[in-house]
Amino acid sequence: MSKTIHFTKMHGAGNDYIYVNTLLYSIPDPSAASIAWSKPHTGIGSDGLVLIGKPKDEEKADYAMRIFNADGSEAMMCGNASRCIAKYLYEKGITDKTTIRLETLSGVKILSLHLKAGKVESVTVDMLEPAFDVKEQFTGHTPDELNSVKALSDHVLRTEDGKPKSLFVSMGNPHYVIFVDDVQHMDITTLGKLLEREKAFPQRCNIEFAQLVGEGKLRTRVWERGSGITMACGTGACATAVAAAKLGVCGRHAVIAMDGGDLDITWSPNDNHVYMTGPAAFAFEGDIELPEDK
Ligand SMILES: N[C@@H](CCC[C@H](N)C(=O)O)C(=O)O
Repeated sequence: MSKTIHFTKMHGAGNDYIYVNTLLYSIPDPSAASIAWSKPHTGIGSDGLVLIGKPKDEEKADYAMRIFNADGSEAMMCGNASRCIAKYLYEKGITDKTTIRLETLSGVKILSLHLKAGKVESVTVDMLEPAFDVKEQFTGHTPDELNSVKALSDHVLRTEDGKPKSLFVSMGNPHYVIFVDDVQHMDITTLGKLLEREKAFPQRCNIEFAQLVGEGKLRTRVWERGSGITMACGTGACATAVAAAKLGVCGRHAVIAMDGGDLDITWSPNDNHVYMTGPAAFAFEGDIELPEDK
């Protein structure tokens, strides 16, 4: 296969990734490609790399997604990328389905496309169930590591009256959501950097800082594992809405207002699944060489 790769740059609420159709172009070392191409000056510039491909289980899924952060680490799930993949597949004429089953490292996610004048205006993703059980999520770690994750997930941060104001939530990938009084003026770079690598998180962690700004509306800023500050995080928005419902900050439906736009999240009481609805957009396309082998 060619060493020149055709890519599409897309974003979901400003969370931007480079998308490659691996049915046409193979990427032998996606981690190296993500590091090289995500760089703003010498690469394309992005929050990471997303590969669209064939699912391992073709009975259960139509397509598969792999997602690499800008530092080359592979993640189990990406909410914003799953919506972009729906738009990519439909608007490039690869599928005419308006319900797509997407295989990810954290299960098959159902994408429901909402069309307007033949274009994908928004997408709802069934993000499956959130998880809170530390043992379930951190296999292969020492009891000490598990205890320290447990301590943090047991709400180390508390308000003055002792109520918890932070929660560890897994949406297929790990999130630590902290409710704050003034999210706009916080130094989320310093805190995010520290918390991402806090020893309580053996797999590192995505960190969300959230503030209730209206009924069912949470202004949220994100420090993503492996990419730093991003304009939005789909799994992070889901984790924030779930944490807010669990801690009584708001009900089971919330609008998460991120730097790059709003995501609408419902944590269904019927099936315990989290449903995320939001936009997806094309930015530009191009061709790039694979990075040299080191
Ligand atoms: N931006 C994404 C999440 C990408 C992966 C994350 N940084 C991780 O390492 O888990 C989203 O929209 O969910």
